[in-house]
Parts: sequence; C-alpha cells; structure tokens
Amino acid sequence: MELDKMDENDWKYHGEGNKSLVVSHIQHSRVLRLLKYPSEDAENTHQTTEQAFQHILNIFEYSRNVMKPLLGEKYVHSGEVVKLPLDFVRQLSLKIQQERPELRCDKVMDTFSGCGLCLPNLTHLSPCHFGDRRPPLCVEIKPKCGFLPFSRHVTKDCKRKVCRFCMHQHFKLANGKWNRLSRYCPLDLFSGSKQRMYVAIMNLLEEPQNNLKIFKGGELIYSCKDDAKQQPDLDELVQHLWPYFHHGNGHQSSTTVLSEFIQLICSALLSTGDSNRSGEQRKVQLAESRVLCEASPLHRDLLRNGGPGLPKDCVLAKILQTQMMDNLDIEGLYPLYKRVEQYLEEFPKERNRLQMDGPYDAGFLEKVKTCPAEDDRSIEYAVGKVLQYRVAMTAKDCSIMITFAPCGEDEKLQPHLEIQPTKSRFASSVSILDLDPKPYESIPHQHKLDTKIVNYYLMSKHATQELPPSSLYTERQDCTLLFHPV
Ligand SMILES: O=P(O)(O)O[C@@H]1[C@@H](OP(=O)(O)O)[C@H](OP(=O)(O)O)[C@H](O)[C@H](OP(=O)(O)O)[C@H]1OP(=O)(O)O
Ligand SMILES: Nc1ncnc2c1ncn2[C@@H]1O[C@H](COP(=O)(O)OP(=O)(O)OP(=O)(O)O)[C@@H](O)[C@H]1O
Repeated sequence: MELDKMDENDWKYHGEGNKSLVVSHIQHSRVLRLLKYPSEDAENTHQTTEQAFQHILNIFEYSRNVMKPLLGEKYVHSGEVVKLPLDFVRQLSLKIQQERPELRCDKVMDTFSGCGLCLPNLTHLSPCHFGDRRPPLCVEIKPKCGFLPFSRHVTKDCKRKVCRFCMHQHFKLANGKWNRLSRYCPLDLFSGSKQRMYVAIMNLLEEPQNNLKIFKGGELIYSCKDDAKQQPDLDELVQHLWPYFHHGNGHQSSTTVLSEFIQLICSALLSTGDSNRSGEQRKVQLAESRVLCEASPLHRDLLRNGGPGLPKDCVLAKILQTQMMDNLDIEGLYPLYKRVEQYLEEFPKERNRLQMDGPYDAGFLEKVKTCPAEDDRSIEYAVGKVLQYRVAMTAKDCSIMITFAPCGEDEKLQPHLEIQPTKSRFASSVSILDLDPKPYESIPHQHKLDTKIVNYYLMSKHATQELPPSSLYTERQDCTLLFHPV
C-alpha cells in the first residue's frame, strides 16, 4: 500500500463500534481502522496531530506489548500505525457516510489527524487460494465476561448467581439500547460443554445484538438489523450456508445446516491448533459456583453438570484467564483506585513512573504480572491491581473472529489451520480483535454502572415476565442428537 497514492475509491465501508470505524480495501486483504469522536468534541477540541498519533501508538503498543503476550501470539494481529493523507481521509469520510448505521452516527470519524491502524482483513483467510471457489465464512463473536465474580468484596448476592451480561440485558432493555432480551449467556459459551456452547451460539443467532456478526467473502451477511426492532432473517442465513454444508446425498434441512455450522464454530473456539490430539489435554476449569448463571435459559440439569472446562490454549481459555485478572471485582478495586488518586494528588509527577497512561511497554506488562498477591498497603499494590483491572476490562470487551474456508479432501493444510468437526472439511483461523486500553479515568464510571445494573436487575427481576420459550431452543432438542463424535 503506497501511502502517498491513497485513493478513497479503493476502500469501502466495513464496520464500526463505539470508538473506531473500519474500511476495507477492495482488492487487498487489508483494513484501515480509524478513530471516532463525539460530534461535539470534533467541533470544539481537536486533539493536536501529535496527540492523535500518540493515541493510536498507545493502542498499537498496548495490543502488541501487553495483550498479545497475555492472549497468545497466534491470536493477536496488532497491525501497523499509518499516517494517511488528510485529503484521502476527508474524501473517504464523505464516501462512506451514508453506509454508516444510524445508531453509530452520534460520533464522527477522525478526519483531522490522518492517523490510523492498518491491519490484515480478518474476514479473509490467507493463503486464500485453496482450490475451492466458495468464499470464506467469518463469524465474529463479542463474548463479554465469562465468569461470576469470586471476590470477597462483592456485596450483592445476586452478582454471585447471575452473570453481568444477563443482568445488564434488563438495564439495556429499559434504557432502549435493545428492544428484546437476549438469551445468550457468556457462561454457557465459556463452559467448554459442547451442549451449553451450542445453545449459547443458537441464542446469539436468534438475537445477535452487538455480540454476533457473520461475513461471507468479506461482506456482512448477518447481524443485528439497523432497525433493531426487526429480527435478522435466519432462513436467509441458512440459504447462504447451505452450499457449505451440502453433502451431495440429498436435501439438508435448515436444522442440519445450522447444526453443522454451530458445531464448526464450537470446534474452532475449543481448538488449540495442536494436531497431536492423542494426549490428555490440560484444561482450565473453574469452581462450579463461578460458571453457573441462574439466568441462563438452559435446563438446570444440564447446568448442574457444570462443564468439562476449556482446553488450556484455546481462544476462550486465553480470554477467560485474562478476564479473571479482575479478581477483586469493581467493588474491591474502587477503594484502590481512590488510594492511587490520593497518591497522585500528592505526587503528580509519579504518574509517569507508575505508567498510569502508558507507555504500554514491557515494563507495563511486568507491573501487571508481578503485582503482590496480598495488599501490603503499598502504592505499588494499588497500581498493580488497577492495571490488572484495566487489562481484564479489555478482555471482557474484545471480539473473536473465526474464519473458515472450505477445502477439498486432498488439499494439504498446516495442522493449525485444519478443522473437521462435521462432514465438510474446512481450513480455519481464529483471531482476537478490539484490544484497546481502557482508560484509568473510566473506573468511577464502571463503579457507578455496576451499582446501576445490579439495582435495576433486582428491581425488575420480579416485575419482568419470563421470556417466552424460543422456537430455536425447542429445535435444539433435536439438534443435540446431530452431534458427531470429535
Ligand atoms: O460497559 P459495557 O459492558 O456495556 O461495555 C461497553 C460496550 O457495550 P456492550 O455492553 O458490549 O453493549 C460498548 O459496545 P457498544 O458501543 O454498545 O457496541 C463498547 O464496547 C464500550 O467500550 P468503549 O467505551 O468503546 O471502549 C464498552 O465499555 P467498557 O465497559 O468496556 O469500557
Ligand atoms: N482486522 C479486522 N479485519 C476485519 N474486520 C475488522 C477488523 N478489525 C475490526 N473489524 C470490524 O470492524 C468492527 C469495528 O471494529 P472494533 O470492534 O475494533 O471497533 P470499536 O469501536 O473499537 O468497538 P467497541 O464498540 O467494542 O469499542 C468490528 O466489529 C469488525 O467487524
């Protein structure tokens, strides 16, 4: 990519979240990730180019030097920081404006700094020249927090029984963020139990919100509709999937197609990329009390079996272990945040030495890893816990991208790419994205939000009607019969 010859017509809108907007190249397997700002800030307080560059550099260094070592080299692609011509960025912003979903237009793309990140397009699979002509399928899941807090500082009993995602759903419904409750429960996805994971993915398909997107050949084919009142069309998705799970021996029912697709996703989420499967795999297993969410729609008997745990190096285990660096819960962390605040008020110059805002280098990772286990009243302990909490927050908000490319029986694949849980054979790759640092300043907001979510949940629990039974959930009873031994 020649930065001095950038042409907006070579790029198209790809997607966006709360903080960044992504465009993809129409020929090369690359994306540009550009930051967004609230519209009012864009008019009043422009960051200097220097500050914007530092911001992007922080995101890049945090991903490369902190999150990558914690989550695993193979899952994280930090890309590179690029300086783009301002004219190109302005034209690009105009070109993509009408494709942006309305609910994201409260923020504008940064057209002032010219700074961005260039990353591999993870909806493609490289090398993408497998003999098969069918375009790759890509599933993006934002799994959210996969455990119940185990800290002695937790004061509300419901936090030990119902997971944050399930409680938060009620608050989101009330404040109009979504129109329907999602049945997805992250604890099912992180359980390692194929049945619980299966139901979790089924529930994501039924109500994707911002937790599920599906791409085909790099194009978004399934996600929450811009008009969130409408549910996405599962029959349409099955039509897209059918050519990938058609075995030439007659008609595959929608249920079979979806079932095979979900099993494929589960296998990728549990895969360690280790071709030698003969030995006993080491597992990440949590105490039963931390993995059972009372709000999960699953039958209690199924939940009571807990789960077999996650293979140690699979993507879910890596994310869960990093999320669990938050071992005090926001309730135990907040007093330590206040200790740090008080210290910084007295010794403002210490802010740099303690790396509160970076640099995100090996020294930062060392502070995260070597924080004392017990509170010795030191500032180092308080800072270490705050940094660990911020890292855990990133892992609670990241997304997983799994890309599958169908391939023929005789194609030779590198062992870490191969996956075959169903009758079809696929090459796959698994990546983790959105690994931005969460600001130190957001801790008071997290503390308030936690209280709001819990109070709202307790208030609404009895008032809210039970969810009606899901048609997908009923079908699932048949689907479980379709599991193939792996
Ligand atoms: O606080 P949460 O759990 O609602 O998470 C926020 C996400 O909401 P969600 O619940 O996933 O719909 C929120 O996602 P959406 O904008 O709602 O898609 C962001 O990811 C936000 O992170 P940031 O402020 O952009 O760095 C997330 O904020 P952080 O808490 O990670 O800072
Ligand atoms: N490397 C990539 N390859 C392909 N698609 C990508 C890539 N990075 C991001 N995307 C797409 O762009 C979307 C927005 O990116 P991202 O999640 O990083 O935004 P964000 O604003 O940081 O999110 P959040 O709302 O969680 O803060 C993603 O959901 C994903 O679909």
